[in-house]
Amino acid sequence: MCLHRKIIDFIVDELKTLAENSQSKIVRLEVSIDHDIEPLHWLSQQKSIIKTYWSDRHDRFEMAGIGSADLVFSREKASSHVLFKRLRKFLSCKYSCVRYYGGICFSQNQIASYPWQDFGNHFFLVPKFEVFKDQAGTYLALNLLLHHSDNANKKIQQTLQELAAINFNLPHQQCEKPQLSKRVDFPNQLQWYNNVNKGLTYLDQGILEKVVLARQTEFTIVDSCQPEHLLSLIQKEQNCSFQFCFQLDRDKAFIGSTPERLYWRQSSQIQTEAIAGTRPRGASYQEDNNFAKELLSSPKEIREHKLVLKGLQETLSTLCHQVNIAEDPNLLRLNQVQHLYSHCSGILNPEISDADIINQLHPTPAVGGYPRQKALELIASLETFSRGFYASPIGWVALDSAEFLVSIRSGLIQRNKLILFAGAGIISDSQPEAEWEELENKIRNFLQVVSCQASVDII
Ligand SMILES: C=C(O[C@H]1C=CC=C(C(=O)O)[C@@H]1O)C(=O)O
Ligand SMILES: [Mg+2]
Repeated sequence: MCLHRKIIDFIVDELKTLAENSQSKIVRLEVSIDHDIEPLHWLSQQKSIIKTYWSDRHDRFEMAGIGSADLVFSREKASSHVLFKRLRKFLSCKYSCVRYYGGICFSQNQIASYPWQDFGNHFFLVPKFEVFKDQAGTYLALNLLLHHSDNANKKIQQTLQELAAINFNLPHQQCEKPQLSKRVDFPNQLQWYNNVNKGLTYLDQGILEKVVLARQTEFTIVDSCQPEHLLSLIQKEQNCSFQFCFQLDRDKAFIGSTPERLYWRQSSQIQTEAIAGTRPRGASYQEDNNFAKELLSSPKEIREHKLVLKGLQETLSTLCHQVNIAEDPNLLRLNQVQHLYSHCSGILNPEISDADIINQLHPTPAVGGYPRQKALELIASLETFSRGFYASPIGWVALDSAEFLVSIRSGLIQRNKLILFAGAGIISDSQPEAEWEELENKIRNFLQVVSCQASVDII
């Protein structure tokens, strides 16, 4: 049966069942398509203003979406319970593959300011069309929010028009590196030293055990840079990471390639992890192993990591009745850096919802600090830029499952600017110069795939 016929029959049938029980819901039609389509490449060839991309760390699935069947967006601070209730309002067992993708900004108490205004306080959407790839194959999926009052003919016409606008003609991908010039850091290197030293006085006084300070680095893009193109260059070099892209209007996209999962939940099972403690990758096998040995035995890095585990353990013990935490950290080797990694899992208490989990888990001491509230106060007083959606919970929500990652190793493309974010855990034996170097290593996943003439401005 041709795709048009399938869509017509599908809409007519679904509207008939809706009329019977008169509830609104999101319905989904999936059709198998050519296996060779690369979802990110397909996305780069679409004219749609709204674009969404998600690639799972373990290659379980990849999704490139255009448009929105339902968009939940607000500039106002919202209660997480209200938000998650709204996100599940139109989801149903019959279409359990429907997912909302989106995120909640780092700080609930800050009004979104430059450069984040267009992302609001939170945004979630179900893409209208998806190219979806999993172990079973590659599909084109259509998601529709149907109300019993919808006119079938109008819905069909609109959907077929949107389908006709999808471009399946995929030319060979260009592989030039985007070019960057002029670099400005907030804070610059000297201000960073001051911030770290200020943090160290709080640590010395025992007000804090750890604070994660961050930096925003703004580059000017020479010519232009397509978000999907930059992300695909990063993806080719990256292992063990989730890739995401959210574009809500034509000239702004938030992209990233992060190793860190905030949590994954299926019914009452939850998995989370601590990733903290960092060394670069070595140029040779020998140097790389020396860095790894150093990382695994450094008291400073182990303590930086253990404080994240301590925070997770405290939170999980209030959410779960059974908690498993890995004894000793493992090594997580990414392309540019290596980290200490510990896996945690648990069984959630009855009635614990995603809203409770996010409220209590975010921000972990891997991006906030310990104790949390004191660390957040210091961050707010020292950082002169808005974290926006950097280091925030970004993820997907389905009927009985959800997954959120921590959006580190990320950047915002806004017209001719590429704005990168990086942070580093500061504890009592941190050295400001070494922590600056760590920030440099963390943005290298972007910098290794662009050509960049800009030097660091110290003053
Ligand atoms: C805050 C970031 O990294 C966190 C995650 C892993 C290692 C970290 C560290 O060693 O400092 C940070 O806690 C970032 O990349 O922006
Ligand atoms: Mg560190």
